Amino acid sequence: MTSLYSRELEIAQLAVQRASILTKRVFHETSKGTVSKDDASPVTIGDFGAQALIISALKHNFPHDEIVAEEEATELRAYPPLRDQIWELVRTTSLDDVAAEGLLGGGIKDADAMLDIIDQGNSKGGKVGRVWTIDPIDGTKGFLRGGQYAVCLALLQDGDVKVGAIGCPNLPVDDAAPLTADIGANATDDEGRGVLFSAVIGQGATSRPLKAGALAEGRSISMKPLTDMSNASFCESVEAGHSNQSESAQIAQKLGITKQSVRMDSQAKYGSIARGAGDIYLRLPTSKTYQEKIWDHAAGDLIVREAGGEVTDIKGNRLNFGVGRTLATNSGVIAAPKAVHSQVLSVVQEVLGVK
Ligand SMILES: Nc1ncnc2c1ncn2[C@@H]1O[C@H](COP(=O)(O)OS(=O)(=O)O)[C@@H](OP(=O)(O)O)[C@H]1O
Ligand SMILES: [Mg+2]
Ligand SMILES: [Mg+2]
Ligand SMILES: [Mg+2]
Repeated sequence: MTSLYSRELEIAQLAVQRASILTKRVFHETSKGTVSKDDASPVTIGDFGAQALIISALKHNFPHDEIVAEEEATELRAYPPLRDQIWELVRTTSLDDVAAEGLLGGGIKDADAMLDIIDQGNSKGGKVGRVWTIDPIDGTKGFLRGGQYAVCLALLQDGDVKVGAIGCPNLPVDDAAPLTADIGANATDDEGRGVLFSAVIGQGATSRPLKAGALAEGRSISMKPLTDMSNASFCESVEAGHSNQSESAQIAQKLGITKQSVRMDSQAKYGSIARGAGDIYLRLPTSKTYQEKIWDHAAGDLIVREAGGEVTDIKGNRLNFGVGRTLATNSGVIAAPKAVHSQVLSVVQEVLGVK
């Protein structure tokens, strides 16, 4: 018997693997082609190329599903050399397993078709029907630094996350490796790095080595039982503009956490706590007006909950993915093992003055 969402899970994981290959090629082979977006955040040829490959795979398999993706092709239409550079990468990136590549529908027809495909990620989202959400490179700043980043994909059905996949090319493949954002001395050598996290609602969370072809064997992951707060490790954003780091330090102190926070870009934070390498992920609002994007959290939210964690905002509400492209009704993120989540939440609320 096939389990619920098994086909969606397989396609999602393979699509993330293929897009991850492209991002690694961008890192190793090109000058990365950084463009600044309206909000001054960077986007690279890797973000556009990865998004094109993922949407192409989704449209081949699930043509009627909606897609909410981070990037759009306007700048590429205005600047053909950039379009051509991305097309060259997209055209020449495939899984090295013929059957797996066939499941994704193979390549894209031409550069113009690629632009149209990128723009198919423009759904408004919402709480009705099947909606995929894509962050082709999460932690673009980490990617540019040679640090952590993630290729993220999730399926929402009527606003609830049902399937999630996160590829982390620079995290240790070993689930038992210590929590660190460092990628070691030799950043050009992928040895020992690259992990693919995934989950399906009600079926638990899994990690497997991130491969260039067929899927590797998965292993079940779960959060570490946290009995002593003084041993807890917590992760937060690298950028002080993405999460308030002075408030998180006060919260850690009040909780009795003695270890320094681990600052790590991207949804690699969710994956790291889900496999028990870390314990707690705090994302504390830095502005009253910023709305978190659904593609920054959907896959991670499910993977952590399926690994035995609880994920809420700072008010204690579950993240609501059914209100559009942003988490407009939420503020910040607190992800922790179920047994200690309420303790963490109450200290967060005390320090932030949340009623
Ligand atoms: N002001 C503000 N507050 C909160 N979040 C913001 C903000 N501005 C941007 N972003 C989003 O942060 C995403 C990266 O989050 P990270 O946790 O990886 O941040 S960090 O790179 O570790 O600093 C990043 O995702 P990517 O653009 O995919 O890298 C953004 O969507
Ligand atoms: Mg971005
Ligand atoms: Mg992101
Ligand atoms: Mg991104």
